[in-house]
Amino acid sequence: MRVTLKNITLAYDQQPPILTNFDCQIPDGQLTALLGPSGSGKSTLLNLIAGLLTPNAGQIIFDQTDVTATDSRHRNIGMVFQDYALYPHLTVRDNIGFPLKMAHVKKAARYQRVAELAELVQVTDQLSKFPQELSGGQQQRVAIARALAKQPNLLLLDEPLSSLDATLREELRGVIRQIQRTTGVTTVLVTHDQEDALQVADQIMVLANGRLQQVGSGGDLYQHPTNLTVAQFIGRPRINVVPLGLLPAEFKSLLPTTTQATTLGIRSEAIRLATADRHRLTATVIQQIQLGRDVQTHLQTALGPLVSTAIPTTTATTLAITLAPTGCTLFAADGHSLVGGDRDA
Ligand SMILES: Nc1ncnc2c1ncn2[C@@H]1O[C@H](COP(=O)(O)OP(=O)(O)OP(=O)(O)O)[C@@H](O)[C@H]1O
Repeated sequence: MRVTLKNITLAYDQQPPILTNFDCQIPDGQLTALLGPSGSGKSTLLNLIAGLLTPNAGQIIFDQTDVTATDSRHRNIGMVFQDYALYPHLTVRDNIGFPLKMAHVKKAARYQRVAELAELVQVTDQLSKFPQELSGGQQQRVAIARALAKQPNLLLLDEPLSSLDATLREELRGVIRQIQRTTGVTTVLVTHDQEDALQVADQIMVLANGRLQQVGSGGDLYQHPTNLTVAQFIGRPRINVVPLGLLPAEFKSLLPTTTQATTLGIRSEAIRLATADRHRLTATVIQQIQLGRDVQTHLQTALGPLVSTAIPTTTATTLAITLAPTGCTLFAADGHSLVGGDRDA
């Protein structure tokens, strides 16, 4: 099911609006991640889609049907929150089957469906247990199965991975991806963690300051950020940002000519050891940090502090570095991105 938000304005009580004239479209049958910093309005948006909040203005449309005034219970949505919210006195079997019981589905049919869902989320061997006997990741699987029990047209996941440790988080990302692929249910995942979004989503919507900053694949957002906000939010380590005025003239010749540019964004992998006589910049090595496979090198330069992930481990205290234009993006004073470089130094 396709979800369209048209011209939505939402304010809490008498406060300034969180969303103003907000438009977006969530494509049918895909997994869309709503990614943004804390307070950017992600949960607000999800609650509007779920019908838990009513907009002050605008329309919410499911396929061709305007559901703005439709009660949440009649929107055929499955929802999962950060805190599993399972019923502690019910077994896993009865938790998953609870929505079906409420819908007066007969026991045999109910247990059949529970068995299918348990298999889908891989908790078949846990059906007789109570929630407190499960790990956080298992509880979240049960919550997802319960949300899918009534075959919703839309699955809304609000930070479902936030309470999990790194290993379980990684595991559940895979489960969510696989469930969505298997069922084909249109899914919206709210997260503030780009790793979640990058690993799980078909498309990512970046929300910041109540605005949809950019919609695209992880690759699009990383390589072609629409503005500095997206460029700084996507990618670890953060993109290096330097005033263009500090860049030596010979480097400027490597970049596209534009008079509007005021700021240069340089991805960490674009800061490399210089091998040629030209396009060299002296850098003092502040520290090198081994992060698994990668080495992060913190440098001090005439451009200011820079972080590189393309410099091998070294004992040198001073290096000659260069910039690969492919990892550089120019930004205008208002933050919008201009063209990126396309030639290597
Ligand atoms: N019930 C409420 N009453 C008043 N203001 C609220 C309410 N809920 C959220 N807000 C405000 O709306 C803004 C957006 O909140 P929202 O929870 O949608 O953001 P978020 O991106 O989901 O953040 P987080 O990742 O921290 O959950 C915040 O400034 C928040 O303080």
